[in-house]
Amino acid sequence: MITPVLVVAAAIVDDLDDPRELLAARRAVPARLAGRWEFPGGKVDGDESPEDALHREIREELGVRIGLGDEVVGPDDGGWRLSEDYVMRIWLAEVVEGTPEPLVEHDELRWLAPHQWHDVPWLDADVRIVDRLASLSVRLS
Ligand SMILES: Nc1nc2c([nH]c(=O)n2[C@H]2C[C@H](O)[C@@H](COP(=O)(O)OP(=O)(O)OP(=O)(O)O)O2)c(=O)[nH]1
Repeated sequence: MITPVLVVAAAIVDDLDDPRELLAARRAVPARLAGRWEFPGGKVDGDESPEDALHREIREELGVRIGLGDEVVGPDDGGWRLSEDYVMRIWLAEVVEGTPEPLVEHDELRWLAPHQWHDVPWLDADVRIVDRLASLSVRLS
């Protein structure tokens, strides 16, 4: 079996202590993913730790610095299987410096208000992660 490539992503909320709004990013590329919404992030390079890769990806994609909260542990050996080729690890996060902008592979960002976290067409594999986040946020609030 081929080992899936590790993708890391951030579930950026307005406030880690009281998460209400969730940042979603709309993909502009590639064409088969364009128009669908996702968590900002990307692939881990060979020599990086997952956390370093996540800080790099968020700086490149959104132009901000983030602070990480807890990892949102998934059902697939702790991660979230996206497809045959990819598995994703995702952390809660908040912006600590800058204002997020869609700089590279996104064409729109949206802060989703409470109860609207499902209101954009997420990439298929992300829907169950949004479900998990919504249930966590209900428990936290
Ligand atoms: N970043 C990210 N990728 C996701 C999510 N959900 C999901 O299925 N994917 C898929 C889309 C891609 O096929 C794959 C790899 O992510 P990516 O294209 O963002 O990785 P990257 O930025 O390093 O890409 P590149 O520089 O090599 O073009 O993971 C998600 O929420 N965030």
